[in-house]
Amino acid sequence: MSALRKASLRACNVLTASNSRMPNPARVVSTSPRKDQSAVTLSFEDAVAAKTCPFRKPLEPYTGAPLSDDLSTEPVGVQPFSSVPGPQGLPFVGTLFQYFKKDGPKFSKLFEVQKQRSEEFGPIYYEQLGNFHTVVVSSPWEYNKLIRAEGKFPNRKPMDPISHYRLERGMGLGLVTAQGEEWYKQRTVVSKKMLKLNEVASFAPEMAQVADDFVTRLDAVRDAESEVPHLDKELFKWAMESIGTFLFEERLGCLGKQPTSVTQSFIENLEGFFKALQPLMYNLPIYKLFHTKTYKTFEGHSDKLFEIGHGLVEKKIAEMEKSSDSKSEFLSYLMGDGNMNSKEVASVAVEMLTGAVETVTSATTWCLYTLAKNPRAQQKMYQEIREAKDQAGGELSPEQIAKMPYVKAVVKETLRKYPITYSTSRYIDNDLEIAGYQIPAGSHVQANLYGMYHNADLFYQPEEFIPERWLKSGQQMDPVVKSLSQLIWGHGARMCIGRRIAEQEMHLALTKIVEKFSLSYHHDDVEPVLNTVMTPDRPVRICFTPRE
Ligand code: HEM
Repeated sequence: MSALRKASLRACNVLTASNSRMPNPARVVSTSPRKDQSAVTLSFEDAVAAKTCPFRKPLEPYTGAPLSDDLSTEPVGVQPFSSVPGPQGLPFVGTLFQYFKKDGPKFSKLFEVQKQRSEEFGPIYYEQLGNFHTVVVSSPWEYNKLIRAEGKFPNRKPMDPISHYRLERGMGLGLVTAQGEEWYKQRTVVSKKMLKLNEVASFAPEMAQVADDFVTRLDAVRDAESEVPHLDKELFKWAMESIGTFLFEERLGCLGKQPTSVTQSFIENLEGFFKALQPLMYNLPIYKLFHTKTYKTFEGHSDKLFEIGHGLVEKKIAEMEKSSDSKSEFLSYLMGDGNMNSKEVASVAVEMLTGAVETVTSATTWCLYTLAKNPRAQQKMYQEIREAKDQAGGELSPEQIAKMPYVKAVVKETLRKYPITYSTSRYIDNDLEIAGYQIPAGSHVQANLYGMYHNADLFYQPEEFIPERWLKSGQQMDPVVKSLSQLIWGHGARMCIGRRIAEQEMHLALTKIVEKFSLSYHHDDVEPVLNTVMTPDRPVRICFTPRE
């Protein structure tokens, strides 16, 4: 055995022994500030892996404490959790106060913070933000270990303010915030309707009609410069109308000349809800002791959203009871399944409404923005549409639209550049070795999606918009890197349940918009910020010029 490898094994033993000082990892993560132990060597295997993985630390000589001679028991090359590098923080609050400094990191730019920290600390780092402890992983190969180890009831960082609100109001937790058996029961029921391709595809004709109406509306509301004032609000209306066809199988009237006051109120409150949620998620949860100003704002918006959502659900249920002409397969199915009571059904339906509108609006905004800024890609997409229409000999059916590779690549590439869910995460059920460190069960581990998507070692010219990279005919990509595009929807048993609906809505609307308009952008670049999901920092003003 080489001297270097022996030293590595010894180092490992010393460090693993120090693990005994850590709290029981069952559901607890160390609260003590970490010490920098970057001088400790990585194993021989790591050194070999460093040749293939761009994130691996290079081998360094051991300069730590004197070494024990007992080499027999511990796993080779795995360092303890306490050695995971990361930013230095204060006891109890970690780095939280840095986020309140004028020139400190910003919650609204957490994706940038994670990217910078991964450049500083490598493929894995640890950070304590108030009472939130997290391990951030920036290597797709290392995060895959977590995906492979996922159990039956995956848990991610709960949206505590939402759970707190729902519990205070005596509501069901809903899919997003429920955990364990409670989550599993709901998920098993709902996924049968929402994740099956043929189920979702059966709503495509109605969604296509909504997309057509949206194009007509965009044309009608263009100003003298051909820009659409308040494009974000228009997209909100389309997204709400579109999900309405699935949830209630009726038109909500959002795209009419005079959207109803209910629609208007829903949209305004939804925006306020997500804006208030972002700081509440990361600040100390003082709102659990007394209702802070931000929490009261959040609570006000939540009340309104639930009032409107419940109103829509109750109205629909009453109509269905009165007349067989009124139907909603989704609601009937949930109620008929027998596994959910009416409170849970309403809770899930309202959650779908809120979950669907903000996400799809933001993602579609970024798609229109990237297309407007990239005429070459836009032209290619237009050509694909024209050719498909010529082949079809007329209008494209929703099934034909769902198959257009370039349209899909545009969406993937946009969400790579602007990952609206900039990170995906889990609390791990069992101890797990990640990037050479032993991460205890109960730790929160997240994938630094934005950092990976913008890493030049993973993506050729990451700041450029190149949809071709996702095409079969495109550049060869490592399969693990390629699969990163899926992570925007999360992973495993708990991945986004609205994915198929979202993709269908977006493919339909983008195809119809690009077929009708040439998009262009004539202003300063917008910047991404987090309002829970990643949105542009100001309204996006795109020119929609009708094609001849
Ligand atoms: C571009 C649009 C969207 C993106 C990028 C997105 C992304 C995500 C992600 C990353 C998660 C967490 C998954 C995980 O932890 O593995 C999630 C969960 C969820 N999403 Fe979406 N989503 C989108 C649209 C939608 C739509 C349209 C709906 C509803 C129709 C929806 C409903 C949900 C629900 C209910 C969950 C919680 C699922 C669970 O915990 O079982 N999402 N979404």
